[in-house]
Amino acid sequence: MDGNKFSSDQVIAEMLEMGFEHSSIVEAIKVVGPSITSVVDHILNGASVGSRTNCEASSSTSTAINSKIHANNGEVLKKRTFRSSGQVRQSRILDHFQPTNDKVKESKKSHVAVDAVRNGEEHKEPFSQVVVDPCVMSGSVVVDSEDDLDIAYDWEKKAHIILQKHFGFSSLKSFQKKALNAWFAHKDCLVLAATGSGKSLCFQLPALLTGKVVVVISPLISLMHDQCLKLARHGISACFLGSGQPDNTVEQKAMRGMYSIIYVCPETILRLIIPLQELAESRGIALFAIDEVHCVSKWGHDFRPDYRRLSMLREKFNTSKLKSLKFDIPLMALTATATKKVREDILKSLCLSKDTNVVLTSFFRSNLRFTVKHSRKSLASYDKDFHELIEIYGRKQYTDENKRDIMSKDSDNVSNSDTDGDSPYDKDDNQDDYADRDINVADSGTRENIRKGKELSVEFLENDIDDFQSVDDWDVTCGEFCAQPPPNEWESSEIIDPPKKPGGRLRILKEPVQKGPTIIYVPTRKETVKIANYLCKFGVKAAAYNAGVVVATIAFGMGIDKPNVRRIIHYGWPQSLEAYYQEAGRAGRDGKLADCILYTNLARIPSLLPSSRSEDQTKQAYIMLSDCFRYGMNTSCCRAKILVEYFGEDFGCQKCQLCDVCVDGPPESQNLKEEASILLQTIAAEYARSYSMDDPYDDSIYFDSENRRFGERSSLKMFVGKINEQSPKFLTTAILWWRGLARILEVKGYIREGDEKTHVLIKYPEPTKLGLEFVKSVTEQDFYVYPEADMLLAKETANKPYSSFSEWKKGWADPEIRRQRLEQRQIKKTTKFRKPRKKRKRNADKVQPDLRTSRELLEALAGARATMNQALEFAVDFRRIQFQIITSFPDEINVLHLDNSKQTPTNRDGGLV
Ligand SMILES: Nc1ncnc2c1ncn2[C@@H]1O[C@H](COP(=O)(O)OP(=O)(O)OP(=O)(O)O)[C@@H](O)[C@H]1O
Ligand SMILES: [Mg+2]
Repeated sequence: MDGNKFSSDQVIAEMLEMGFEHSSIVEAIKVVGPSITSVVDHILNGASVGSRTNCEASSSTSTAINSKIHANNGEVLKKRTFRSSGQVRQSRILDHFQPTNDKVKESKKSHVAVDAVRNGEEHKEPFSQVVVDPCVMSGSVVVDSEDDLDIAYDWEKKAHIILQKHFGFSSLKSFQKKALNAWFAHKDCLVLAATGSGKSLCFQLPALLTGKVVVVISPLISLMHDQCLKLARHGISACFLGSGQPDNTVEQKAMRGMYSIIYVCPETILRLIIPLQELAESRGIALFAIDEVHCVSKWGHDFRPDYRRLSMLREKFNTSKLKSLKFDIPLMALTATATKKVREDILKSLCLSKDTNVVLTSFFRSNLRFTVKHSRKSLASYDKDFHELIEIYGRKQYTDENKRDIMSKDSDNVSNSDTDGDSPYDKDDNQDDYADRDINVADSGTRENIRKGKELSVEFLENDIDDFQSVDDWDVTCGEFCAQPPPNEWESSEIIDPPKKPGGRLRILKEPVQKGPTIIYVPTRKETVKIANYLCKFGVKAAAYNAGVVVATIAFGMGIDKPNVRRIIHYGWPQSLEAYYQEAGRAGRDGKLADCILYTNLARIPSLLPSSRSEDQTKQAYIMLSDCFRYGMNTSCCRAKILVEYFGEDFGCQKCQLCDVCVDGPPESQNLKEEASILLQTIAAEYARSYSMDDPYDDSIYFDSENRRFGERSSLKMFVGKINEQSPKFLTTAILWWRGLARILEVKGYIREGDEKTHVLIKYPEPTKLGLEFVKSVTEQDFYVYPEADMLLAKETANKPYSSFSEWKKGWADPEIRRQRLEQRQIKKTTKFRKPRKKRKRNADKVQPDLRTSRELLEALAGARATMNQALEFAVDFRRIQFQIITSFPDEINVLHLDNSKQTPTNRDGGLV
């Protein structure tokens, strides 16, 4: 909008807002009329300027003005204009911090950095005189002269003033000081600090300290939007660029230096190298900040290939490329989630200089309470899992009566859509974690849910993975973020201090968190709608971003700084601990207690979300998933300790005193000498057999990889099958339990994966030297361990009448259990009217009923989409195959037929199974 269209009053209001003095504006209007452009021009070039603050102004209503208004307490503004070419030699960072002069000190009056940019034609180079606050701040800066010492001293003073004025903070955190010191010394810097610790300030302050532009590379539009909005509220002009930017004038304005901070996605910055070089030589670029820099690394989570190309920044913005520079423009890379390997990769991939400062702080978040809970993750388990949320957020009219009503309708829906009547197994157990999540649209209630869901977020309904590789994922409508005067009063947040001594935290161990927003992370967009609909039914405002509960995919969250999120719920396995900690880091940023709960099916091995990965990346992805799986299975170690040590921090013998493990304590340790020994012996014997060894404990052969006979590996499942055959004692011990034991043996170094492929869980165990030594000496020593979550679950469900598919499956091995079950089934069949059961398409249609030989059965299994490996595993003997068919493919019971009189399953030809 052109300034000429304003009335005098509007121009006065607008310019007061921009920081000009009333008298100067009125005077200028008298001369040039009510046009913002002309008035600013007149004041800056022809008349005295006064301003009340160091407010940075940017106005969408003024086409060519985004000036930093410079205060000199009524004194005439000292201006430095550009050379006519529009090019000046870029100043050093130190040039912005003139040594404190006594006169200024005495006057104790405010003199703030000045620069004004008009249309890119003229540029007022920053000028600063900083008022010295008598209080001395600590902190050391690398300086090379006495003058510089003063200057170093001054930057902290100035930072202090800006910090209070714009952000309302009383001091810089020590890691922020270190990062700023590095920048101040023109050094590259890698900042590794916990989520919510305040990394953004490290790159925002340089813009305010120098009056130059800071360019921030950020991976998500939602994040850029969030930060720009915040900066505008703090009185700092900022914009974001990229395909999500709806206003196509913003990019041009940004390249002319009209915003102090430019957020840009990596894809866009690579396109803007030349205009940015021009900007570096005109207004100046103080810093390139690469936020969420873990995206650079293939070994981290959220890898973004274009982040790797950011090495170009070092190449294009150095003194040899840009002659006006005295120093290379410093790079500052920041993240909260980088392992050692990722850090090394970042340093290398971005070509950060050799003397890069690495600023590392603790990853520990003392107010986050981590918990892992078992959930079947089916519609039927929502009630249990979301009970607390519904209690807190549900509307009052949802009385218990209503609730029961809804639940019974829901359970009808569930039984109609999710399970097969009274089938003893839960379909959920037979699904792939991420693949099979369809809502049965035939059911009217569910159809209604879907309809509502579409209203909520029609575009998110595809059942694909929201991997936010595209910057178009977010519809952000606000393009320009104009500086607004910082608020006068700042809410003081109650920060919980890290525990000085463990007892100090006992108070909050079991305390419920306060009411506040909740984010539920699920893997697919479709699930977001499904859960949001479920919660809405109970009067919980869910789904919309301003609602109490947000159900989101992982695209929501990285870096988002919402202070009062009280609960982060992960509903399903995260893909890595990095991702988990990053997402959990959205909670409790105000320092108050917050819950981070992971609900997941502990009986299931997580799978990787589909994504294009190289072989190496797939391997790495499995390693990360496996670490995450182990975090969930852990029952004895403080969860915060596992998380921070994952990032290479030594937590010593500290404990968070908040997580479920610290609060509930570990389970009773058990002497699993016998079980460990039998498993190891079975594995060792099998290996001896496959290597045709006389002595299974002759370990020389095991470690000769040349001699390894591929293709003859036995899986853990097969070993457990063998144990079941040999020791009836273990017949009722589920594979789930043995999986847990195998994991413990692997951690202890007794077994290792024999497959070249990486698996989440050891799949083809091989004994190690240590394992063989253990078997030899097991009679003498005990083997006390804490059973892990899956082992506890297996034991817990062992006493229940086949509550899960795996339990049901397990029970069939026992002739007595089998007899009882068949009897029960027969009674049910005769006493209860049942709707005809829908055949599950998956396998049933493909298996012929009259198969008799193992060969045919194998083919049928392969045809029935069982993998060939599965089929081969079953091929131990015919009897076993048939048994496996019953247990693994329950709907294929028609392969067999039942001899009712004997209550024993038989082959069609009457032979006993
Ligand atoms: N010096 C400070 N004193 C007090 N509070 C601060 C200070 N610096 C930053 N903060 C506060 O810390 C909060 C988190 O800041 P920020 O978003 O920069 O975190 P972050 O480290 O980038 O987190 P993430 O890794 O999740 O992106 C902000 O709300 C900010 O107000
Ligand atoms: Mg951040």
